[in-house]
Amino acid sequence: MQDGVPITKPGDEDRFLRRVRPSDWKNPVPRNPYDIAIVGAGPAGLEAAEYAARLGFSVALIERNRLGGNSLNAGSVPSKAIICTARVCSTMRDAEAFGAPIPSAPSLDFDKVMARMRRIRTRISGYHSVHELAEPGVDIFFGSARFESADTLFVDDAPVHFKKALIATGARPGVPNIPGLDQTGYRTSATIFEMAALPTRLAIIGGGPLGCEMAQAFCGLGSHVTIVQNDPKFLPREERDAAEILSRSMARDGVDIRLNTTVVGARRVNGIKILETVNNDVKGDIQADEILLSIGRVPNVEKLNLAAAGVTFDEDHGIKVDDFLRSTNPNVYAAGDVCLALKFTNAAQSSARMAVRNALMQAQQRQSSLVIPWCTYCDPEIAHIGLHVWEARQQSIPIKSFTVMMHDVDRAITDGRDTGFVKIHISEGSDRILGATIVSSRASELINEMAVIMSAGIGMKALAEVAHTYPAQSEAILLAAQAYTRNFDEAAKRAASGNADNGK
Ligand SMILES: Cc1cc2nc3c(=O)[nH]c(=O)nc-3n(C[C@H](O)[C@H](O)[C@H](O)COP(=O)(O)OP(=O)(O)OC[C@H]3O[C@@H](n4cnc5c(N)ncnc54)[C@H](O)[C@@H]3O)c2cc1C
Ligand SMILES: NC(=O)c1ccc[n+]([C@@H]2O[C@H](COP(=O)([O-])OP(=O)(O)OC[C@H]3O[C@@H](n4cnc5c(N)ncnc54)[C@H](O)[C@@H]3O)[C@@H](O)[C@H]2O)c1
Repeated sequence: MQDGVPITKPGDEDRFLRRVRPSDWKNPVPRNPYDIAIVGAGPAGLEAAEYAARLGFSVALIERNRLGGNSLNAGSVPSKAIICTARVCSTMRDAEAFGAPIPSAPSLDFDKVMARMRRIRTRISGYHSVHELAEPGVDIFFGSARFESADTLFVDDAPVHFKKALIATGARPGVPNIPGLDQTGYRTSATIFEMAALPTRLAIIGGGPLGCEMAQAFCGLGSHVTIVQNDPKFLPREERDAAEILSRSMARDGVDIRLNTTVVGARRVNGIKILETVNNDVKGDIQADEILLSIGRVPNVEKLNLAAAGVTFDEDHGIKVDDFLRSTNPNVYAAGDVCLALKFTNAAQSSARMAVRNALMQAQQRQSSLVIPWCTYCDPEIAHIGLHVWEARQQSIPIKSFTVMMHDVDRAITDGRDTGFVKIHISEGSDRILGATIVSSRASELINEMAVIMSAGIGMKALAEVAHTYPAQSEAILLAAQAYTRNFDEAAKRAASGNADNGK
């Protein structure tokens, strides 16, 4: 096991493993020195390798486990496949409200749910397989990489010399120091997708994106879920009203919510796992068959012998990089979870392309210029891009928000999916968009409209004139822009009538 992911699996996963870690793989003889050596083949490493190779550079890609990294093997892909099944279950349960009652309560075949998830993983693995990478000429080395010097890595015993290197070793689940947890046993994102049976009772520690997504998904599949969060609200990175909608939605689904609660111990009694909790000095117990830890991720930096390359790092925050993604060794760059605060697949990919351009093409692109949208795939989905109100205040940027409630959007009403809002933040005194939060079904898609708008520098006035399909959830974005123009027109009218009054 590496990064908590088993390396082999019998039978039906053969095709998957042939793509992401063939058992008979022989590492190539190194074509030293490489223009770029990339450590880690998750979204960041794969993106960098394919991009650099297609530009004509010689590339060595080193992976100690499977191609695809966390995202494909134990992250975005398996979690979204499970969430999709949970939504089907929830839709069936709600069917009566749509005038289509189903004859009996839906049943669940957990083996088939997991088999579907594995089939999806196999299908998606085809896009970044060893064969796909061979086509543009990437040399793939399977094995653990460690630095020997400022321009040399070792993969097991083979030296790989490089002109530039990119560290893209990602992160792994953090494990808190809770007395007794080792004895009860627990799962993390690395092992939850290997479960053989649906747990009757699932206790989740941590209410960030991972904890919230899994709480609602397993509740939808039929587990009794309790979620413990040591903060007064879920998703601390999101705006309060967004997190509150999520709390209400999880409570309605039947998730047992323990906010502001700390797990102080764990024990096992008659095979049952028990979490000992404290909330405002009141002690409590939570009984479970499985425990999921989702308290954040820690960067993979420790086995790389970074000191030999002159690369400075921090065990909590990862590789220290400047705004150009360059480490303290000017020939070594980093991208993705190993160095970024925003730990998302799209951030890993965008930072990797930027690092390649900076390292190999003398570009001077700044990571602070990246505009990364993200989404937590709960029901409703919670998506964000750009500045939050509190960040604008911290930076002394005057900000004004325009909000449209989804219950005022026709498509949300017809679909019975009218919980949530679209909130667009603009720079006060102009129509420049600084950020947006969207809480709705398919917010993950709506936020991408905001990403295009912000990247193209389109302001609220122009946006208000863009025809959208009717009816559509994205009409909420149009309505927010039209609210801005109404506001603007009224202010102009008031100013004009003030001038006229003054002229009397
Ligand atoms: C359950 C879950 C769900 C998620 N869902 C989403 C989502 O919906 N959307 C989203 O945008 N993000 C999501 N994420 C986050 C996303 O998975 C990560 O941000 C992304 O995988 C980071 O990519 P990366 O390439 O930086 O690192 P990783 O994917 O972690 O890849 C790093 C690779 O480096 C390898 N490696 C490490 N050390 C060495 C070494 N010494 N030598 C060789 N190889 C090494 C590892 O084996 C690994 O393959 C989710 C995460 C989790 C846990
Ligand atoms: N949809 C997505 O994009 C998605 C989904 C899942 C995970 N991820 C990524 O994976 C990473 C890991 O996700 P995560 O949710 O584990 O991490 P996180 O750091 O985002 O959230 C962890 C949560 O756990 C809480 N917490 C920490 N210690 C605790 C303790 N001892 N007891 C109770 N609560 C505790 C924190 O308050 C926080 O809310 C994140 O960086 C996230 O970006 C992304």
